[in-house]
Amino acid sequence: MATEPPFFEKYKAIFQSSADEKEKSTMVDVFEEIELPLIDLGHLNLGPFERRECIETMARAAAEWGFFQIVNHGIPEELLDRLNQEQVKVFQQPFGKKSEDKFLNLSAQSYRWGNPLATSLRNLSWSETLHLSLKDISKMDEYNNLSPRLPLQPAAYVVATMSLCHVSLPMCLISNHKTNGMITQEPFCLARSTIEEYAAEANVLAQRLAEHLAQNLGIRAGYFRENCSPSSCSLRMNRYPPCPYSSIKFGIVPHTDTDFLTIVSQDQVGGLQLKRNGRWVSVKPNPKALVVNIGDFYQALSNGKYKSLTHRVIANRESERYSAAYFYCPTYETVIESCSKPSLYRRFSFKEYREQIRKDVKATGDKVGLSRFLW
Ligand SMILES: C=C1C[C@]23C[C@@]1(O)CC[C@H]2[C@@]12CC[C@H](O)[C@@](C)(C(=O)O1)[C@H]2[C@@H]3C(=O)O
Ligand SMILES: O=C(O)CCC(=O)C(=O)O
Ligand SMILES: [Fe+2]
Repeated sequence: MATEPPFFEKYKAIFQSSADEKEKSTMVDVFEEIELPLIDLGHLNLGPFERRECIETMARAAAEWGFFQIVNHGIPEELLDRLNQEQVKVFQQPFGKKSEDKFLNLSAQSYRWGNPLATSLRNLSWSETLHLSLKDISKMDEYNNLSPRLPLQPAAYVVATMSLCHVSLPMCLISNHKTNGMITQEPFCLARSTIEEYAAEANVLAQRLAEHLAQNLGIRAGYFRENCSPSSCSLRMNRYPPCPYSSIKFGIVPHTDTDFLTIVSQDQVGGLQLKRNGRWVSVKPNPKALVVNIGDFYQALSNGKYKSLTHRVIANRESERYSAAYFYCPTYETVIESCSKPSLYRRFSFKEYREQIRKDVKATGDKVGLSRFLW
């Protein structure tokens, strides 16, 4: 079996379990491919008519689709490329490193392979993630200042050289590279600043989008600024390795997002699917655009007008896929209350919601979500 992903004994048991035979046989792998509504945010600056039309189109997409894609969003393409490069570097590290306590000085559980609470193929995610809060990002070890870069050499030679030179070894994570059949090692240099820069830009964009979407709902100006800040949000970097097991369906299991809205940058590989009008459809990837989706809190706040759609990522046999999701969340104490009456949902705080998810995932392997908070 492949050395990657780490094939935990537990996963093996799930995989081989005969109780899953029924689930294996229900695998359907032909899906209609759709293009998400495309919103050009450049129109916001053209004039009052174009601006109003752009906001209305966005609100319609949030209500009818729960998902849309945006271009001219203000996040430089060059920054998105750098983020992707950092992400690739992080995930290239050996599993042993990534799963160490204090990997990059992060809090426990920031790095995860799959979902440790999976109980069956139905809730097993074939992906690895690095989930970062802003606090995590600011404390992250930065391996930026290592110089000079070591020349490519046979591994033993590099290790010997490094122990002789004055590079601070504990600061240095080593990754393996195969070059012309020769295993070499080089320092892993992480540019924390790129991740910080991206999180800051994504936060500005998320707030703008949330405010535009609030305009026709009577939500007071300042609502998002007062309740959300970069430190209440998080960035989740996902890597979906090729999956050699045809009975494993999901790169990430079906779920709705626990936030107001999510901004996702994804590569050209594809695999994201949404459940639209009861049917799963595949989203045509557009690496030039960012995907935006409404989360549970905006569905509750808008009293059901905007839709937090169930979505998933399908495991891919051949290709590896990367994505990065920025979750625009309020502080834990924020109470979410519908903007109109009669409200579909009872008032709840983010803290209450999170605790309910934790309980449900522990008990059943699944997040139940908003339906728990219906009146
Ligand atoms: C196993 C799970 C973790 C998760 C809830 C779930 O049942 C399925 C999806 C996961 C996800 C993805 C988006 C958000 O990061 C998240 C907080 C959510 O609402 O659904 C996570 C959940 C989690 O990590 O607890
Ligand atoms: O990878 C994607 O396209 C989506 C990821 C996602 O849904 C998530 O991280 O919550
Ligand atoms: Fe999601």
